[in-house]
Amino acid sequence: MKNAYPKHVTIVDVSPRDGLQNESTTVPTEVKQALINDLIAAGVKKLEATSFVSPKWVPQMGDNSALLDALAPTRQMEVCYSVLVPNMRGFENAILHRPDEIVIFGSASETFSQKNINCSIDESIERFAPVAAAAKAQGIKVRGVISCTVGCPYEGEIDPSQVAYVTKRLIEIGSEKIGIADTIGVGTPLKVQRALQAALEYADISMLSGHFHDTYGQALSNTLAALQMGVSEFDTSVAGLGGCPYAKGATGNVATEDVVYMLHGMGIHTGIDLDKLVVAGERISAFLKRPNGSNVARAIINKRQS
Ligand SMILES: CC(C)(COP(=O)([O-])OP(=O)([O-])OC[C@H]1O[C@@H](n2cnc3c(N)ncnc32)[C@H](O)[C@@H]1OP(=O)([O-])[O-])[C@@H](O)C(=O)NCCC(=O)NCCSC(=O)C[C@@](C)(O)CC(=O)[O-]
Repeated sequence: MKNAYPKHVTIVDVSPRDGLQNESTTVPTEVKQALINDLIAAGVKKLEATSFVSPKWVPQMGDNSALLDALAPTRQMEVCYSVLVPNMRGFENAILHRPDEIVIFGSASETFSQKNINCSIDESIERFAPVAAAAKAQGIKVRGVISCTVGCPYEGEIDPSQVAYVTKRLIEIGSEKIGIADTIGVGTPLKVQRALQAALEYADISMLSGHFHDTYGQALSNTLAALQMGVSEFDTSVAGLGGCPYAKGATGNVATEDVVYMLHGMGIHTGIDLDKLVVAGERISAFLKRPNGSNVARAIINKRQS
């Protein structure tokens, strides 16, 4: 069979941001710094370091500036350090640290938009527009992520036309990339493909990335379904850490280790050293006193111990 899959996939490890934002006890800045450096040591070239959101809304990200200051002396030129920014206030704080990429995060669900960023979808685009313009004026990349592209914790199923609409608006204001997120992990492969297909009304396939939570154990299947359409960038979280404070019950993203294992098994290059990645996942899981959420990591560790 002819291999139609991409030869290389970019992994965006979102564990320092999406993975930790939901933790109720404060994770010290030096632990986040160690996690990021472990990921980089494993070969991760793109990561979401933190978010410049209101600390009243997401207290865990309140050390955003301190974290980027701590990372500055050892910052790696070839690594893309992304940060989430919801508005100009966040941009003004973020720009002091010159992130490589700004992530503006909208939603395909009106209710989720209100719950997550306290405004409607159209209002969110109005807030993001000056952020995207300011980032581009300073030579910083802009990525848009769309939450709830297949399902919403408040509205249930989401019509793909909503995904097309938000994709269009994000591209109009300057998003160079569009992340298709299954925030609560309810998607199945054909639903995810429909959401991606809707985004393709306005975006080129090279602009799209996948962001799949694993609540129903579908995230790896959804990743494969997106790969089959030619998507070559995925947000993943080491040890499967994470969840969104405004999507109760949703678990973490698909584990980076599981995606890397699958991709390498398919002959797709990631540049990531799986053994070193397992070390990164084990360290943060040990700190959080939580079992490692990656099937692949657990299998590798069990094999070593047997
Ligand atoms: C967007 C806001 C700020 C609106 O929140 P708001 O309360 O409507 O904001 P406001 O403009 O009315 O300001 C209220 C106060 O917040 C301050 N403020 C205002 N903006 C900022 C800022 N950027 N940084 C720091 N402070 C800020 C502002 O200065 C003011 O301070 P006060 O005068 O009361 O002292 C708020 O709703 C918020 O921070 N939401 C973030 C929620 C969040 O981070 N959710 C998780 C990330 S999204 C996600 O996980 C999904 C994703 C991306 O992973 C994909 C997926 O899986 O779906």
